[in-house]
Formats: sequence, C-alpha cells, structure tokens
Amino acid sequence: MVKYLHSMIRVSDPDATVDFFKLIGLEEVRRFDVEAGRFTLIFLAAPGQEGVAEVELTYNWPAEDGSDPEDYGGGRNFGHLAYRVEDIYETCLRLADAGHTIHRPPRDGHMAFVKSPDGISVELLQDGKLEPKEPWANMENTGSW
Ligand SMILES: C[C@@H](O)C(=O)SC[C@H](NC(=O)CC[C@H](N)C(=O)O)C(=O)NCC(=O)O
Ligand code: NI
Repeated sequence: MVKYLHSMIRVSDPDATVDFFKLIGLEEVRRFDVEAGRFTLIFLAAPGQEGVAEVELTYNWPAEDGSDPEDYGGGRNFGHLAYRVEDIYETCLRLADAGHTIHRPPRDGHMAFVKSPDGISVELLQDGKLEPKEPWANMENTGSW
C-alpha cells in the first residue's frame, strides 16, 4: 500500500532550520553527508512520527571556491514529496501510460522521480529493492528538478 514518507525542502542554514523545527517540537532523526553530491540530508520528525511523516532538509554545500552551490534544484526551496510504493515499476508504468514523464526512471529498482501536472517533484521509493528490468534499467534521466 502506498505510504507517505516525507517532504523535502532545500535550506541555506541547516542548523538554524533544525533549531526552528525543534521549537515546533520536531527532533532530528538522522543526517547524511553526501560527499559526491556535496550535500547534507537531515531528517526531522515529531516524536512517534519517525519513518512515518518526516521533513527532509537538503543543504547544498557551497562550491569549493565558496560560491553558490552548482547543483541546488534550480533554486527551488521546495524539493519533493516522497512516497513508498509496493511496486515502483508498476507505479511508473501506470504514470507513463497516463502520459506523465518519469523524469528520473527507477533504473535501480528503488528510486524514481515524476512531476505532477504543475511540475511538483514526487519521489517514489520502492519498499526494499527490485531487480533492474527493462525498459527502466537503461532509461536516461529526462530532467532533474
Ligand atoms: C533520500 C531521498 O529521500 C532523497 O530525496 S535523495 C534525492 C536527491 N537529492 C539530492 O540530490 C539533494 C541535492 C540536490 N542538489 C538537490 O538540491 O536536490 C535528488 O534526486 N534530488 C532531486 C529532487 O528532485 O529532489
Ligand atoms: Ni527525499
């Protein structure tokens, strides 16, 4: 059954944002530094909502020369809504058959991105991981954010 996971927002000051959400009663659940992509992900949740309804903060590090990050979602603060699905291939096929573009196909059998009719990014995460299969396995991204 489909399950809401999180909403992602891009932040310029991760610690100030964590402190802000702590004032509302949320707590930091986990944090990942992704060296290759030069960004940090911080997941927050209300007590008892861990893994159920989270906020994902994305902090794009400044470029090595201190300038703005190169890759920051096109400057959009709002990133995506994320859902866990039973079968990511079936879900993507249903969306594609209805005429929607899977701009980040589920090549790895785990994660895909699609945009709503107004261009809101939606992340689909497979519960577990499926074996790569065609036509998704070798499909190129047709866009990012
Ligand atoms: C862990 C999972 O829930 C994610 O959302 S990772 C998705 C990934 N995020 C990034 O690459 C963050 C850095 C990037 N520069 C950005 O600002 O998004 C991703 O594919 N993001 C694209 C998106 O549409 O959210
Ligand atoms: Ni996400």
